[in-house]
Amino acid sequence: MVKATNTNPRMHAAKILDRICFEHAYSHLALHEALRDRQLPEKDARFVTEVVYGTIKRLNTIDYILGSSMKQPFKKADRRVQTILRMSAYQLLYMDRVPDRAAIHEGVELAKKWGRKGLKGFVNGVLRSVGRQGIPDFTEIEDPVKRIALATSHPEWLVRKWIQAYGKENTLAMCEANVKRAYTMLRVNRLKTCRDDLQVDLQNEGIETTPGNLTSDSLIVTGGQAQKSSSFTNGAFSFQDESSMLVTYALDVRPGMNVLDACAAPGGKACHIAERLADNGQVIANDIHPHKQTLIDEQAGRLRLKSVTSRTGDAAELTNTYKSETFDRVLVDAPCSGLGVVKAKPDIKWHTKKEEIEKLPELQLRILEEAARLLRKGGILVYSTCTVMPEENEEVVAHFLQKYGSSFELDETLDSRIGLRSTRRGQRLILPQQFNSDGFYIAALKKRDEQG
Ligand SMILES: C[S@@+](CC[C@H](N)C(=O)[O-])C[C@H]1O[C@@H](n2cnc3c(N)ncnc32)[C@H](O)[C@@H]1O
Repeated sequence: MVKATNTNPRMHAAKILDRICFEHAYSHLALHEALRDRQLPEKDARFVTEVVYGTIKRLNTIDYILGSSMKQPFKKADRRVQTILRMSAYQLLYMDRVPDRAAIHEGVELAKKWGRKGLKGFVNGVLRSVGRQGIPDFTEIEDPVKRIALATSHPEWLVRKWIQAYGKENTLAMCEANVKRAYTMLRVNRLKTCRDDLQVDLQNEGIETTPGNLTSDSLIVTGGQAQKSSSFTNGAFSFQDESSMLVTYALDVRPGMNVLDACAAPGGKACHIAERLADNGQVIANDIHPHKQTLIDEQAGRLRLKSVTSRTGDAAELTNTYKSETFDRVLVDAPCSGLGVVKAKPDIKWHTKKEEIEKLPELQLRILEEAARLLRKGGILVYSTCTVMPEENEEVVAHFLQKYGSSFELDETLDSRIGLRSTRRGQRLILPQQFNSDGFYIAALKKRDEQG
């Protein structure tokens, strides 16, 4: 239901942030729901989005500065007051176009209306101190884990792991990229239009775009709301990050093929595969969650794709349904920690627990093993994730090959298909600082024709 509203955008931002920080709501979903349910003018919607994402992106740094501006520990403060202080501090420290006076005044007003009236003096005092202090010079901190974690707002355990995997310089660059703006990217539906024509059509609807960095099918949105365009309704494009588009090229699909997408919802890659098949062939789009089947159907319906068949099922049990060696191509776009998409979904870095990541490789390997049985000899199996954790990527593939190296090999021709040099044989890791895209991992495995 659409509720007309005249409420202050900062009040909306505060309520959304409160849900993300204290109820573990996903940032993109909480924002999407709140903006959908209220008819905010576009300018206000942009402001709310920036304050919410910006505050979550910079949470560590903001909490540190707030803590050093208060006598008691920051996290002992009243829940709503914490939220008001965090978002007001974000405006003071990172939003040049908001004058300090306005950020402090609005914070105090919010404390009166939504926080605790009696604490307005406290909010005023803390915010004034934050304004005076500014962002400290973190380069003084000797320990690189603490320094990077505080300067770029990431949890220390994650920075430590990334330093172990990629070294200090890459980790710093990755963390800095994660707090930058995430761009919205589009994938042209080649069955309907070409990139140049789509760009013109979008421009005619007030949407500015620029060609993507990684594929000839992608556009980066630089202005306007592409979601509301008639090109979107008509199926001329889909929203998809460029790194995800590479997965379909890695699969090397051809018209007439029978393809399995084992973990398919919401259907972005399944629909891209169908487009590359020229809608001639079959894509079985499987996902474990029944409610997500609708998402796949909706996407395929909007794109007018007939070759996508959605189904609900556990990818680790697909051999109960399909005979072995049924498919020409198999994609395992595995459930993962999502730590490559921190730029677009910043809450992931705060909500993900180290212990949760430790459980994922076992599930990923189980799905990969089962899906592999369904691939015909000579076919290609692609394993991909939107994470940059080696234990979910290269290590899963290494375990797989330890067990099945006699029937599978890494496919060296991956480079030419995705137009990028592999980081290891048949594998490509994309870090978020490299192309402005999500962090992503793709491995291409070929099933040997003859058992070696
Ligand atoms: C990375 S997402 C897939 C994104 C999708 N390929 C796309 O491009 O739109 C991983 C998906 O795996 C699904 N999933 C998790 N465990 C699964 C399982 N055991 N079997 C099948 N799907 C599973 C999740 O519901 C989630 O939708």
